[in-house]
Amino acid sequence: MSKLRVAVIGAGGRIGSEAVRAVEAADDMELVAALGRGDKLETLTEAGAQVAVELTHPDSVMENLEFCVRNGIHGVVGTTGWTEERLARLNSWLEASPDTGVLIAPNFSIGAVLTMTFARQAARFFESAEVVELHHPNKADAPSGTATRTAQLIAAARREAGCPPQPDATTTALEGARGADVDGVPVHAVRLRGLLAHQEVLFGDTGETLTIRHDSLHHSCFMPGILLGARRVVATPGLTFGLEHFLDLG
Ligand SMILES: NC(=O)C1=CN([C@@H]2O[C@H](COP(=O)(O)OP(=O)(O)OC[C@H]3O[C@@H](n4cnc5c(N)ncnc54)[C@H](OP(=O)(O)O)[C@@H]3O)[C@@H](O)[C@H]2O)C=CC1
Ligand SMILES: O=C(O)C1=N[C@H](C(=O)O)C[C@H](O)C1
Repeated sequence: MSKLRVAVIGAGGRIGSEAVRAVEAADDMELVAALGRGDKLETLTEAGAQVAVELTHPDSVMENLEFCVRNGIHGVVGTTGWTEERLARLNSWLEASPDTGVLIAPNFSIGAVLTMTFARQAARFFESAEVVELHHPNKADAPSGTATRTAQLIAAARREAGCPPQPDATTTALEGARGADVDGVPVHAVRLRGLLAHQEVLFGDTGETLTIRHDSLHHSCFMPGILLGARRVVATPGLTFGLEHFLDLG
């Protein structure tokens, strides 16, 4: 059986360098290109890449994906910074290239995907919900893509269940003291040397709280999700948002 021809964009980065090693080690894949900043995107077509794993920066991801989709190269995207406007642009490129698939995964680790799933399940049972994400201080953006997605999922589940807005009578003397408001869910971002990627989802109601915590301790935790994404995206045209769509979560 022929091997899947995979390229990594952002190959010199924290997660990109780990992805290069993971693709090289996968029996069913061949690493055909490893691009860093300044490398020509045409390398991807010259190398015959079928899938590009995009792990760069929110400022770079759109140009890279536009090239990939226009050239029929499937995308597995971990880079953050997704807005409705960006997703609409990506969808317009995909409409013009209907056989091409792109997976955007706010988080490739199974623990983080389960955290989002559990948070969505719990959301309608508690009056209050807050998200705290904690990362290394070199992270590109805040709040994290995972925290934003978690808050959006909580808010959507609460809306669907007809829950009222959560109570908060606080008067803030200092802007930012209550975190960022993501669809009515406060999201707090901690940046601390020594950390990698962590998240707590806090739920509260009368007389009880529930805390869901996930810790990524090494970039290796993202690799099974990236490899699964590469295997599945080639047969999944259009946009898939979230690795959970490629997992059987029961
Ligand atoms: N979805 C997930 O599970 C995960 C997502 N991420 C996300 O992935 C992204 C990268 O994170 P991280 O590895 O920590 O960041 P790093 O800064 O360590 O790595 C990014 C790399 O991409 C390079 N780069 C930037 N622009 C381009 C470009 N146009 N073409 C090629 N290479 C480019 C950078 O080069 P230079 O150093 O020269 O700028 C750098 O080597 C972030 O958005 C992060 O949030 C991270 C971990 C998990
Ligand atoms: O930059 C990181 O490190 C991470 N970024 C992603 C995010 O913003 O959610 C995934 C994970 O948290 C690690």
